[in-house]
Amino acid sequence: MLNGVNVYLIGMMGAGKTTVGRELSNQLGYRFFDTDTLIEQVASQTITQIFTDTGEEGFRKLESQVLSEISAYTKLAIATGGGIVLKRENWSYLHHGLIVWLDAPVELLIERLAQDNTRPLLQDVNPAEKLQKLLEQRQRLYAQADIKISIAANDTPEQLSRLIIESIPQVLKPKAVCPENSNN
Ligand SMILES: Nc1ncnc2c1ncn2[C@@H]1O[C@H](COP(=O)(O)OP(=O)(O)O)[C@@H](O)[C@H]1O
Ligand SMILES: O=C(O)C1=C[C@@H](OP(=O)(O)O)[C@@H](O)[C@H](O)C1
Ligand SMILES: [Mg+2]
Repeated sequence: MLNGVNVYLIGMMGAGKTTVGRELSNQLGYRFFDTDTLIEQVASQTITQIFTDTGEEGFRKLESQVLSEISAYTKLAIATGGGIVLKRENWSYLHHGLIVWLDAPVELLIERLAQDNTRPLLQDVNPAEKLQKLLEQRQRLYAQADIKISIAANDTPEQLSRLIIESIPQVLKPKAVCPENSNN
């Protein structure tokens, strides 16, 4: 159905991109990559150390580098970091594949990330307010995805992956009826 086209998961921190991406790759028979893990491997540092040493700017450079390299491959399910949508150049790589937005309510993100100290942007006096602000800044960017999946607290990664796969034909169809793709 996908002909090897990559699937990129985008959305806020805590939406489940890493968790769902891994399961989605199983269901699709794809390989799984997470841009944050690749960044840590390239830099031989944790995300937190990269932010400390080079700031968000240094991190974003590595993120774009990793994305550009990984986009050359096919048959991948890729969990991105929540801020990948911020750079225009990243969209040219994301659009090589199918882009899926995992859209979770801020309350659920807060709940999931309450005990987490691996997201430097949330090491703030008021993480809930920070998440809300980031969502407001990014929502219109996430909305440019091909598929939006609304997440509820009890949705399992297995259910969400099935939902993503079920949604794929609807976004592939318009391409199939483009005049240049038609046999008529
Ligand atoms: N569908 C889900 N059901 C239950 N817990 C989840 C689900 N998706 C993610 N989580 C949990 O929420 C936290 C954040 O998930 P993660 O996959 O790291 O999100 P992201 O990569 O979008 O930041 C993790 O502790 C993960 O186990
Ligand atoms: O939203 C963001 O700007 C970030 C999200 C993180 O990834 P997850 O979305 O997987 O948590 C990670 O890339 C980094 O801490 C920055
Ligand atoms: Mg992640």
